[in-house]
Amino acid sequence: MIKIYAPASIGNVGVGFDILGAAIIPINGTLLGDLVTIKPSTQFKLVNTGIFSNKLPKNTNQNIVWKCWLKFCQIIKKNVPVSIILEKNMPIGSGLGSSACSVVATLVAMNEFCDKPLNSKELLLLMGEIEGEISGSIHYDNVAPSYLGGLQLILEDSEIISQKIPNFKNWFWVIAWPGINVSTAEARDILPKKYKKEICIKNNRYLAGFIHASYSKQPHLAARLMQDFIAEPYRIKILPNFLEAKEKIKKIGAISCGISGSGPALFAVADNIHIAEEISLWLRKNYLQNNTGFVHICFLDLKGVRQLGQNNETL
Ligand SMILES: Nc1ncnc2c1ncn2[C@@H]1O[C@H](COP(=O)(O)OP(=O)(O)OP(=O)(O)O)[C@@H](O)[C@H]1O
Ligand SMILES: N[C@@H](CCO)C(=O)O
Repeated sequence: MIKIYAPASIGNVGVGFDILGAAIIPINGTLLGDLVTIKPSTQFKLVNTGIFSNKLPKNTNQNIVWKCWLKFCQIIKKNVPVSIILEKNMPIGSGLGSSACSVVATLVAMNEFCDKPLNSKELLLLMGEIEGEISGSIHYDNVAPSYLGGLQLILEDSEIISQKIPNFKNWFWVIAWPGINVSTAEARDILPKKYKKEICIKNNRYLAGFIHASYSKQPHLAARLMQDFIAEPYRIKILPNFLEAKEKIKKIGAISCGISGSGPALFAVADNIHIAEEISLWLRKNYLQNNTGFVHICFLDLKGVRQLGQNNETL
């Protein structure tokens, strides 16, 4: 039996649309992500469990887990009959990389189960391809951090797809999912096809500055540069409470705040736990729209995907 956990992630950390993504884990150690368990079987079987399993497509052939299994078998040119349990803990269309969690956990579990026929680059390419089929275009900023951990800079170079960049150890990442869903494909569709030269230059300057500040250990500069000129100005119309919440969170003391992925989740960064707790409390009272919504104070999850034992301890 192989049991794999893939963590939730924030795609775009304010700055770095489709280029920066961060894996996260609640500071209390709760697992925030999907779990996939694979056992040998005589034919393919998929059982969905977990709090958000009722939101998955009813038809197995529409579950990403099935698509991952099929593609994996096609690539290794072998039919591998398995029984899969998907523990769907991440809400779909949340902005926290829910599909990426399922994709990463399934492909890593299949690869382990088959004694690693694919190397990490081949796996990551496949993860990006499957994410692209769901959201309309390939973007690695959820699958790469969920797979590799930490804050990932997507390079898509001929040799290297993504690399980890340094993070600030005293940063608390508060995430809030209001309990409603936004389709990633739709939130990508509303973005302009073309941007003005000045916006491209500004975006490049902020992204380059953020990477520089991360390497030269300047947290306040890094936080000031976490600004999104590509997606946020267009997505706020589908996230009516976001700007008001951002203003309030900044007043409480967040050093940065933005839309997580394509929303509706948001993230805020605080450099001390007391401010993080105050932000978390405010979000719980004011940003959640129903009792399925949640708020977590997180660290970056530096490990990424991992194998778990029977009792969910990391192996
Ligand atoms: N195992 C799965 N996990 C998540 N989505 C799935 C899964 N299987 C099928 N789907 C479908 O894939 C689509 C994913 O939509 P979308 O890209 O908006 O969600 P997401 O990746 O969960 O979003 P986000 O990155 O914002 O968390 C939905 O139509 C959903 O029903
Ligand atoms: N970079 C992607 C992340 C989606 O979760 C977007 O913002 O559309």
